[in-house]
Amino acid sequence: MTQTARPYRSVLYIPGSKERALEKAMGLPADAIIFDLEDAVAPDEKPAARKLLAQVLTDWDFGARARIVRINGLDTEWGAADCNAMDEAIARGAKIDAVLIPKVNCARDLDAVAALVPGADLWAMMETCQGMLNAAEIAAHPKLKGMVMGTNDLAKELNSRFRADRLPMQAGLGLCLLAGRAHGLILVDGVYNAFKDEDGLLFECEQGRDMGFDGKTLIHPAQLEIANRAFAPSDAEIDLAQRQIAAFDEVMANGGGVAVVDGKIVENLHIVTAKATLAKAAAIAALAG
Ligand SMILES: CC(C)(COP(=O)(O)OP(=O)(O)OC[C@H]1O[C@@H](n2cnc3c(N)ncnc32)[C@H](O)[C@@H]1OP(=O)(O)O)[C@@H](O)C(=O)NCCC(=O)NCCSC(=O)C[C@H](O)C(=O)O
Ligand SMILES: [Mg+2]
Repeated sequence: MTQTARPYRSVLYIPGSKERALEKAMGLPADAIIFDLEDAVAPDEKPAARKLLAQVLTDWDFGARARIVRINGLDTEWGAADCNAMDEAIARGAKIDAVLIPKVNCARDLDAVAALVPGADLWAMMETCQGMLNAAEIAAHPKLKGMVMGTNDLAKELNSRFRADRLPMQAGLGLCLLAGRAHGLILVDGVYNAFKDEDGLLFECEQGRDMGFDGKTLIHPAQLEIANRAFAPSDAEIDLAQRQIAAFDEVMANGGGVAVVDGKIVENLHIVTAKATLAKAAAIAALAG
């Protein structure tokens, strides 16, 4: 599956130290997994978690789910060892789709990890004010394939309050969306901390989807179904896309350039979106098997 065809509706964090949760993940309907060595793992547990992940990613089968490893930053005592362990694991055949770097401030942060794990694609956590202001140069890095919003760290840096409309972080998220889309990256929204609040999660998923994100990072299996539904094309969207394509084809065959469907104009650019909707629906269906 190509990067663009692969859905990223649900991207589940799993602490690299929790073997039971790692086992469970092999049967969960997550489009992608972030195997975390950073904030979800206590300092004392980091060496054991690093070793466990290297083994799990070599020997266990996570099916079609994308496998992303979040390392500790290179400015910590664990970052270089995380990189070396993942580099060795890749050399031994571990399936790692990308290394996710926390608190990326500038493109040089990516160069440093690329030098230590040359065989991996990179993803960046966008969660510092400096990083978001440098989103354009970070997104242009040749090894970067995805950006993940770190809305907890961003709120901490901004000294902002958590609000349902996320107004205080719209500027930062918007900069990342602009930069990421300009460079064809996968863009995944931040986590919703109240993992038992389904209505709140759905609201935030729909907001992120409408802003342009491909999916949402999640912290608990109970959040998967809501994200998978919110970020998938609905039946009505699939039906509209099919009717737009049919109407536009007919107009084109008669020498025209603009169709009208449900009282709205349909031009070539809308057909690009319609085809993307159908391709996404097909990719999701393929994932379901
Ligand atoms: C939030 C949790 C601590 C809750 O854990 P727990 O109390 O164990 O939950 P449950 O008893 O409801 O668990 C039920 C079963 O589900 C499994 N489980 C739980 N969480 C996960 C998971 N994330 N992935 C896979 N499986 C999971 C349990 O093992 C139970 O299984 P079973 O034994 O079969 O019943 C916990 O969910 C958790 O630790 N979540 C992850 C937290 C995390 O990753 N945090 C870091 C990422 S957030 C972040 O850093 C964002 C960013 O950087 C920013 O700045 O915003
Ligand atoms: Mg963070």
